[in-house]
Amino acid sequence: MADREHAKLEERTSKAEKEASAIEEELNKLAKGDLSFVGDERLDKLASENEKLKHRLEVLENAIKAESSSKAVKKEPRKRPSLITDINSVESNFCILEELKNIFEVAIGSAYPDLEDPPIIITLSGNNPKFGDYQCNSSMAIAQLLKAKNVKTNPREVANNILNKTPTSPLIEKIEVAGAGFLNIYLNKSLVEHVLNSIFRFGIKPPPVKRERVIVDFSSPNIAKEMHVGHLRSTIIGDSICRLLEFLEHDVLRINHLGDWGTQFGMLIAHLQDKFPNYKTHSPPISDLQAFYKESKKRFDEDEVFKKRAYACVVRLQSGDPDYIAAWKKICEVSRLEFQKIYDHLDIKIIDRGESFYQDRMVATVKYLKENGYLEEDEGRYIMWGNPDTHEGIPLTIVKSDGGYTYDTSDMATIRQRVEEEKGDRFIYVADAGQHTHFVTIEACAKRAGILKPHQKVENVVFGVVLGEDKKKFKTRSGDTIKLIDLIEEGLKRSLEKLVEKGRDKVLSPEELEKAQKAVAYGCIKYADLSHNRVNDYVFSFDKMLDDKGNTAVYLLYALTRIRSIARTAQISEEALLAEAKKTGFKLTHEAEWKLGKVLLRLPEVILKVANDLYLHSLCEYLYEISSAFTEFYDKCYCVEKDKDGKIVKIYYERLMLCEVTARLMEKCLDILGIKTVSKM
Ligand SMILES: NC(=[NH2+])NCCC[C@H](N)C(=O)O
Repeated sequence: MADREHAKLEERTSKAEKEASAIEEELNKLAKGDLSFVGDERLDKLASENEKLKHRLEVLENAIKAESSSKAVKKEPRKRPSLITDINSVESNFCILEELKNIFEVAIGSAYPDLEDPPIIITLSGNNPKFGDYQCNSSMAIAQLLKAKNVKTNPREVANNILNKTPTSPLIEKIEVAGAGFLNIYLNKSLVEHVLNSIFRFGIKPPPVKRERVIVDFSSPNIAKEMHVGHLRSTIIGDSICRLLEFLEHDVLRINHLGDWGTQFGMLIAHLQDKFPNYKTHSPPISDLQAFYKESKKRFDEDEVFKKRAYACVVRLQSGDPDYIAAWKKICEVSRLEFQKIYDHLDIKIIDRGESFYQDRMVATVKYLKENGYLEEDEGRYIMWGNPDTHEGIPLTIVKSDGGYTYDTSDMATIRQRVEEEKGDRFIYVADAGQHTHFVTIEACAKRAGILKPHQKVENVVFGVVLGEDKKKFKTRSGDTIKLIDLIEEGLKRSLEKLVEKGRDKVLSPEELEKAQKAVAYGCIKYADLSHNRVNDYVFSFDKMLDDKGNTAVYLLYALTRIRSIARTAQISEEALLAEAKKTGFKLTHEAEWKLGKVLLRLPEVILKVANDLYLHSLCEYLYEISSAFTEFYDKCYCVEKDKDGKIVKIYYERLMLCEVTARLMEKCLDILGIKTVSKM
């Protein structure tokens, strides 16, 4: 390639990169604002701004990628997406938003063929029906782009041009140009009815995506130390991310990256040898590992001789001495049993693969990094910079001055294992915000060392800290840290109290009551966590979680049982409804039915969004939106009409079908959130 062209390309790339990072910064700011409640117009606006910025960012990032890979080869024109032409070809997993993006990509592409990667910005229109159902807001951005090319135009003119080129689609009833140049899109009712019918008849299916191998590193408590509320958040968020990706049929590997290989094991083993010399034949009574840890730590800090022995123990352990490995295993077992209790309560499936798993790989990784000149000597240690020229940020400590390895070393070996052996496509780490810099550095170093390819990233799903109701660090009344198991037991107790308070113990059988108690207790803890924007700190309050009004698990579980009971009262079996659906299909006549129907069709778009940004509160908001739309529908539309004596005189089959689809969608969302539903409570 000619030098001049190369320089130009580079200039553009760096400009785009700067723009992208500026946008990313803005996005981060937006993301920190809590958008967790719905309905406020300003928030809607912000959210839609957010969408636009995200889209811009995506476009710019794509441009960077394309530019850096374009070399001298002329870029192939992007393949036009294929659009639906026939309602009957549409299945239950149809994603309206994706189709609209495709439609407008075609429209904008033919209205402005000279614009490279024009922004395709489609958002929901919000609550006012006069703005249509969705809107395309690309005109403003395109007018700007044209202005930069000295083309005189205005957004309204652009909007009209786009409209003229928009292909007809069975998805769209009509499009109107409005205001400054918005394109308001009205959906075609028959298509919505058709998709609802397919969901009803063939079930909920995931929207199609390219299958990826995703490694999700979550929970990851440390052996012999406490599993604390931070680990609880990681467990809940991580499990839900896995469930969502599994629903999309990705190949998900759930990894518990246990802290099972640090210096602390030296002192624990040394202490074990003194206290329980026959640990190899008898299980040592260290059920209270915390206390055991504290004792050994005390000796370690106070007794020089013990300290030396402890260090020697680490060396023996890490070199694989069978006696030391046996002692270490005993200690790990005790911790694991404790962790397992929590996982059993919360129904968490996870594979234990702690730091120790990487011992040999750490040796190999250190060798690789050393031989390829990535390490620098620094006062006896070996460090690695993400960027050796700027020395920005902080370096990783790969080898300590005593020759030992660190958390950094293990994460470098870990990412290498996940790329090379697991052949992962996506690497997700659910860990508190305090570790973010660590993961940023791991990513930079892994890229620098060629372990991660340029398009691969370390996705650190960060979350804020858990606060008590006094907004201070979550502690017991006496000021101790809270044991997770105690927290869960309290949840169970409080949930039962709540059910009894509502007189449910008189209506439900003991088994039903216990099921409801567990669903509510575990559900409320999970939902409270997941329904808040995870980057924010969140206040742990059983009172709030167990409130049956507002956006809580209790409210949603009740709403769901109520919906389920509608069909029960009507005494219409699912088979009878199905037969009816085959005959008549769906008809959305009442305004409230139509509104609910449109909300129900948004699952694919919400799922795809969350799979991308891993913010689960959007899914919770959607769930709450379904239940609000349902309430409005149920207030306004009879499903079953009865006479004065309570005898059923008329059954509205389509409405019962709508109830069924609503219930199934809510169940699916709750399932992804890891929340069990009950048929009665
Ligand atoms: N690959 C990782 N570093 N995963 C996160 C580990 C979390 C760590 N054990 C902690 O308790 O904070």
